[in-house]
Amino acid sequence: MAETKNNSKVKVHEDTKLTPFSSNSTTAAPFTLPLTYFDTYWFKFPPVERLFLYQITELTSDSFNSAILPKLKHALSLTLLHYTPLAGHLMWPPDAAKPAIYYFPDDGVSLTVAESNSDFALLSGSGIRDAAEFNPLVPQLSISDDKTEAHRLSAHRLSAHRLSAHGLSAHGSSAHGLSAHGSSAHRLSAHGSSAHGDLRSDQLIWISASTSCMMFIKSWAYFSKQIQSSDVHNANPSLAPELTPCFDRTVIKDPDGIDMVYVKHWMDFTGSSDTRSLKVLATAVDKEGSSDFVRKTFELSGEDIKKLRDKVNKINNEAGESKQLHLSTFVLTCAHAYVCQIRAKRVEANTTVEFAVGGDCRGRLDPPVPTNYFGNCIGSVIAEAKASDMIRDDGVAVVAEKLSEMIKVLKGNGVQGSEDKMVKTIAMLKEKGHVMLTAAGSNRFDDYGSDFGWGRPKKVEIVSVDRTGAISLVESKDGGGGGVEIGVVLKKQQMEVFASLFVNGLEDL
Ligand SMILES: CC(C)(COP(=O)(O)OP(=O)(O)OC[C@H]1O[C@@H](n2cnc3c(N)ncnc32)[C@H](O)[C@@H]1OP(=O)(O)O)[C@@H](O)C(=O)NCCC(=O)NCCSC(=O)CC(=O)O
Repeated sequence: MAETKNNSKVKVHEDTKLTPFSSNSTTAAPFTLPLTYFDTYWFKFPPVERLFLYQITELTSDSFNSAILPKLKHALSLTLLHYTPLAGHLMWPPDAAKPAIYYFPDDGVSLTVAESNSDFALLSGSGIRDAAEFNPLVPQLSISDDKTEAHRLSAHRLSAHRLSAHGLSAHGSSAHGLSAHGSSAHRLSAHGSSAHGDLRSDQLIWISASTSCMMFIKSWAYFSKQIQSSDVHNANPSLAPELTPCFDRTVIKDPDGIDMVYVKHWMDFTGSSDTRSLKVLATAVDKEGSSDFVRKTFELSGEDIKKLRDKVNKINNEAGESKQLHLSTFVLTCAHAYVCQIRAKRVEANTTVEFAVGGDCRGRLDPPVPTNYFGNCIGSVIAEAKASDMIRDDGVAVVAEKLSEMIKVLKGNGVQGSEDKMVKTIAMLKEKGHVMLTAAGSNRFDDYGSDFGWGRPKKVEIVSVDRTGAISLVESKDGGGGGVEIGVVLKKQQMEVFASLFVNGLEDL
């Protein structure tokens, strides 16, 4: 039984490898999947880690072990049959110019089944929690200089209360270098029976550490739901067409060899000793630790978004600004949260603040890439503003205009790969003490729609923002209402200021 510094205990029951399902004992043939310029742009960045928490009624340890877990594993095997590259490894052989995904027969995804006494109610809430509370549940990819797991998963049984004998959690996964960087428009939410003291049901927690994997998670959920509700353990159902991934790398056109331009820039950046290392970049938090950081979830309702839109329009009208702005939910949410971040962190007025917006390029490339393309296909645009402009009374309008312009670039030719883009990215990474504002996830992924047969998750958390400093975006649990959940990690005192600014900024309209 391993104990964390937060006194959460994790007992690993099983560490197993799941291979793609085969009904006739044959394995998929070996193959290599090349990286595109989108992959070679992103492969050094830390993976995005998602955590899905489920509350399951009438679950016992026996029913988990005898029914749920075998079906979950079978569903995973079935999913891997369609997502075979995730069972492979990202490798950079000495004779290869760039890394690639390699799959060999018997490759599989690691699944750790464990029990944890982490407090389910605490983790699935929205209040202030130590950021480190989530660490024991996040599976760590095995990453060496020349070989990296493509994916890792684990399942934990959790307590309803820290002292409860019950609880179940399943966590884990990491797609490295291959991830689909979020699919176009899926997401989900739900809350379990009760968050009060007499919780009797057990919970399943699921962590997904991946930049991509909403499409993969949805596929796993799709099979799991079918299998959980049937007695046919060996059923081999087909996958819904919209979830069936396309791995055809030729759809990403790269006549100028931008893939290798990016690789060369990364090699120059990482220095002489480990130019070909697959290890991801360490963030400031990786280096300094996250012990004094806390996490909290904020929410903007559809009504709040409308108020923010009216506020920005009013400011612009009063300033005689006639520009047509793109005041979407995404823009207004980020603008409001970024202003609160800069103020809460007391960023000095003369600091240059950088913004990065990532956009799904599949529908924006010419010719467009299929919507079921699985792999990185995120283009990013970087812009900057002075902190002094952001902390003005009209700061939210300043940031909204900035983001609006960036999205217009993204919708124009900003989706194409270019050396200039990489040069800017590297320059930004080299800059000391810079402030970078960005958002992980999306308010259009329907994360809360991931139903494995136990209903919608009680909570979805993008855990990795504790390392990157990004805010996280997830569509609100109730769906439909146009609301957004915003995950924020800050030092405790900064969080208190952020919380007050967040609320006051809405009231002050
Ligand atoms: C560039 C963007 C962020 C810009 O978003 P915006 O919302 O501002 O702009 P948009 O053109 O997409 O949408 C504008 C309006 O169109 C409508 N609209 C768009 N998409 C819709 C959908 N799926 N369902 C319903 N309405 C939709 C809405 O009315 C919306 O306004 P309104 O919202 O007001 O109703 C986005 O287009 C995009 O590419 N999103 C995907 C970003 C992404 O992949 N992020 C992941 C980063 S990687 C990462 O973090 C890893 C991971 O997640 O695993």
